[in-house]
Amino acid sequence: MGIVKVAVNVRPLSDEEVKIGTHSFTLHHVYGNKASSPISIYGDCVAPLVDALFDGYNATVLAHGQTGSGKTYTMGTNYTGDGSTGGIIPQVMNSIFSKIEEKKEAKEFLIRVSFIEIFREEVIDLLDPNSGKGKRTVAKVAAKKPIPIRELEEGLFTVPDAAAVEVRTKQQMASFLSQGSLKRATGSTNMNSQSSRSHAIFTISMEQRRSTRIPGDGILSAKLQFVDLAGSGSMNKSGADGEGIPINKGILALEQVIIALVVNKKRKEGGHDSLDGNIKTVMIACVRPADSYITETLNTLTCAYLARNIQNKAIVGTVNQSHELECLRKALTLEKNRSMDKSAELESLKKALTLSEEHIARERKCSMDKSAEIEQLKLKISVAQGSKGAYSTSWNAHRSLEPPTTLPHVDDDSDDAMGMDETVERHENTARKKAKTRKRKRPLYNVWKPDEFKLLEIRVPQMKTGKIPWGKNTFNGRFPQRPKSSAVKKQMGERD
Ligand SMILES: Nc1ncnc2c1ncn2[C@@H]1O[C@H](COP(=O)(O)OP(=O)(O)OP(=O)(O)O)[C@@H](O)[C@H]1O
Repeated sequence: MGIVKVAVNVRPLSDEEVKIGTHSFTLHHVYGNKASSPISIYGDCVAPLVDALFDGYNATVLAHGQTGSGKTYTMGTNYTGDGSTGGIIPQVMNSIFSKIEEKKEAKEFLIRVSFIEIFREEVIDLLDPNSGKGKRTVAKVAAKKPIPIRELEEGLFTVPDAAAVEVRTKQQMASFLSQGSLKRATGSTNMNSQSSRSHAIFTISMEQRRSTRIPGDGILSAKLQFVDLAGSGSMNKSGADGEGIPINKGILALEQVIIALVVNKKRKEGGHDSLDGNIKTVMIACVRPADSYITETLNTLTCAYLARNIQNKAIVGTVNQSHELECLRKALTLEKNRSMDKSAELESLKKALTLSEEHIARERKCSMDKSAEIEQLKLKISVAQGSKGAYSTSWNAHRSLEPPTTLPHVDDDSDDAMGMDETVERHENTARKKAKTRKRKRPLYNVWKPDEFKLLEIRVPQMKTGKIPWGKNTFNGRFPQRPKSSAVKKQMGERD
C-alpha cells in the first residue's frame, strides 16, 4: 500500500489580481503577540496625550476592530479593581494622579469622570447609581432607560444628563471605572465569551488653575476620552443575535466618517471633539491574526490606514474660551430658540382655543334660538289646531263631538256603491257645521277621564241605504268612547 501523494500548484496571478496587489499598510506603530502590548502602547501613544491633557488639550484614544480582537483588554475598560490586567486606562489613572501630586503646590485641579455606553443606538449612563449593580447582560441593559442625546449643531452631539462625578484620588477614579465596567452590556458570541455588545466611552475631564492667581489668569479645561467600540464582524461567524446589526452599522458609520474626512477633507474651523478638529487622537486598530478572519483584519487595517491621513489642529482649551463653553453657549441659544418656538406654539394654541370657544358659544346660541323657534312653532300649531277644533281626522271628529242625534241623510239616488270615506266625510261636514254654531262645552282638546275610555263602536254605514245604521267597528284601532248622549242612546235603542 502506498500513501496518497499530494501536490500543490500555485498559478500565476491574473492581471486583475496583480492590480489589487499585496496588502501592505504603513502605520505608526505595530504591536503584537505579547500580553504586555498595552504597556508599550501606553508608553508610545497614550502617555503624550496625558501630557497634552495637562497642557489643556482635548484627546481621544479610540479602539476598534472585530469582536474578540482585544480592544477591551487593551483599553482596560474591563477594569474590575486590583489584580486586573494592565490596560491603558489604569495606566492613565496612575499617571494623572502622580502628575497631580507633583504639581499640587502650584496648581489646583478639578477632576471629573463620566462613563457611558451606546447600546443599540441609545446612550446609557454607567455611573448612574440607579442603574443597578452587578454585571449586566444584554437583556438587562435593554431594559435600562436611556439618557437623551442633544445635537448642539449639525454633527455635534452632547449627552447633558450623563453624570460627571468629581474624583479626588486614583482609588475613587478606579472605583468608578470598575463600577461602570461591571454594568457594561456583555453577551456571549461564538468569537468571544465575554463580548462587549456596546460602545463604551470613559471620559476624564480636568480643570486646573494656578494656586496663586495672577490677574487675567484663566482656567485650563480639557478632557481625555477613551472609546472602546463594540466588536464588528460577520454575523455568521460571531453568532451574535440582532444587536450585531446596529453595532456593525455604527462601525460602518465610523469607517465612512474616516473615509469622508480623508477623501473630502471636510473640516470646519474650530473643529469638533471628534476625530478631526480640536483634539489629539490615537486610534488603536485591533486584529485577530487567524486566517479565518482575513477579511475582517483587512477591513480594520484599511480603516486604520485611512485614519492615519486625518489631520487635526488641537488648540488649548480654557474655561473662558474652551470649546465646552462654546458648546454650552450654543446649547443655550438652541434652548432659547426652542423656548421661543414653544411660546409661539402656545400662543397659536391659545388663539385656536379662543376661536373654538367662540364657535361653541355661537353654536349654543344658535341651538337655543332654534329651540325657541321650535317652541313658537309648536305653539302656533297648537293654536292653529285649536282654531280648527282638532278635527284633523275624521276619527278625532268622532271622538270630540257628540255623535249626530239624527243620522245623516244619504241620497238613495244611485246604484253606485257609496264608499265609506265619502260617508264619513259627510258625517264630518255635518258635525263641523254643528260644531261651529254650538257653544263649546269642552276644552279645546278633548280630555277624557280614565273611566270614560271604552272601546268605541263605529258602525259601518250600510251601502245603498238612505240612513246609516251604526255597525260593528271595522277598524283595528281602539278608540276611547265618550259617553253617549241620551239622543244617541235613544237612536241606538239603548236605555239611559
Ligand atoms: N494582548 C493580549 N494578550 C493576551 N490576551 C489577549 C490580548 N488581547 C486580547 N486578549 C484576550 O482575547 C480575548 C478577547 O479580548 P477582548 O475581550 O478584549 O476582545 P474585544 O475586541 O474587546 O471583543 P468584543 O468586541 O467582542 O468585546 C480575551 O480573553 C482577552 O483576554
